[in-house]
Amino acid sequence: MSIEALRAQIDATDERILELLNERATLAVAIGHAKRAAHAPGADNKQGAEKLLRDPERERAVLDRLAALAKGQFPQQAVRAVFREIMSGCLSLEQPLHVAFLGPEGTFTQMAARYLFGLSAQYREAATIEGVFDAVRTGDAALGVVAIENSTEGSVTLTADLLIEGNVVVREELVLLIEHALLARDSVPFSSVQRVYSHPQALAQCRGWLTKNLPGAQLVQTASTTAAARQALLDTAGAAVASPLAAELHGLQILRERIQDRTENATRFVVLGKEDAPRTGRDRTSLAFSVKDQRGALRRVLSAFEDEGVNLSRLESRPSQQKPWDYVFLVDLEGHRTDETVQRALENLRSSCDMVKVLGSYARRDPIRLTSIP
Ligand SMILES: O=C(O)C(=O)C[C@]1(C(=O)O)C=C[C@@H](O)C=C1
Repeated sequence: MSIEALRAQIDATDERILELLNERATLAVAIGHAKRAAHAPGADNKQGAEKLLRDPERERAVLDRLAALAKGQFPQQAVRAVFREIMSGCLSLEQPLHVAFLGPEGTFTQMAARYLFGLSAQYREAATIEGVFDAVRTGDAALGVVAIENSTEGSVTLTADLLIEGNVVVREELVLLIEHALLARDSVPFSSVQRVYSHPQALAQCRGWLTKNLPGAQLVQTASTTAAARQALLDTAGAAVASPLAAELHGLQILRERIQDRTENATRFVVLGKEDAPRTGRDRTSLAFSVKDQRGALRRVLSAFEDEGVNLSRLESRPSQQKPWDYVFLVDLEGHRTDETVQRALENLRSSCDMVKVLGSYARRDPIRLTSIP
């Protein structure tokens, strides 16, 4: 068959797809009406609308079901990406979703936000982590996306501190396996790189590689990997550590790929909201507590979890910000705060602690490797 004839068939197929998309959109709008009718109050503010209409568990179930069904020619990963956008578009018809993220554009946080909410969400770029918290706290955005920990570098301490302050809780998580690349202007060969720009976390994640491969280069800290890419564009002897996506966005060349010291370099992002998520049966809960100044208090706290068979996936301490050498402990545990075992462990915890704060319960997610914005 000629190319023209094949293209005519593609055109006809596209029209059928479009028709089906419109059919699907009509159904989603009807679901939106039904949800509003069931929970009338709160539907007209941004926070209320998100709480009411968006259903991340349903979205995940739709994607998993279709990916499992995808046995034809069309690539399975592409099925997920296409339906991610279809649902993002359908939700935008039910109610626009306002999402704040730690900018600027092109950062891994933006990639995380786009992965979760698609291109039809309305994004607010915040310049600082506090800015993301404020947007959610004031209701300017229903949700906010920030990084909370990295498998090489540890906690993003500001996120933890702001969560402890309160008002905003964690309602979703996303673990991205992150790959860094060395990017430079077209005319800059690897041998002439004298400066390497990046965010301190990204530089730290590539420290070993940089010491070995660019021992003489000056490391210059920037506010984000995007700011680093912009600097590299201006510097004829400079390069940036950033995502391969940033190369595309900024017109840089990739000098070296996968330069992070650990092949499994993962960053965990959290979605902030005013309320946490309902129980799914495969949940995680983040907690902060400070133990009483008594011998054995921390041990008693840990046995409160063990006695109830509650698994801890993270335990770390932060200075309390109240008095010197006073600590707040941050814990992630497997389970939802409404689970009986978790509730009993929390009750026991309260007797050995000055402060116990639930920072949110949310569905656990498997790590995801992103090669481009899906
Ligand atoms: O099933 C729903 O609850 C819908 O609102 C429809 C739909 C979809 O497009 O499939 C849209 C938004 C929700 O987050 C989940 C799914």
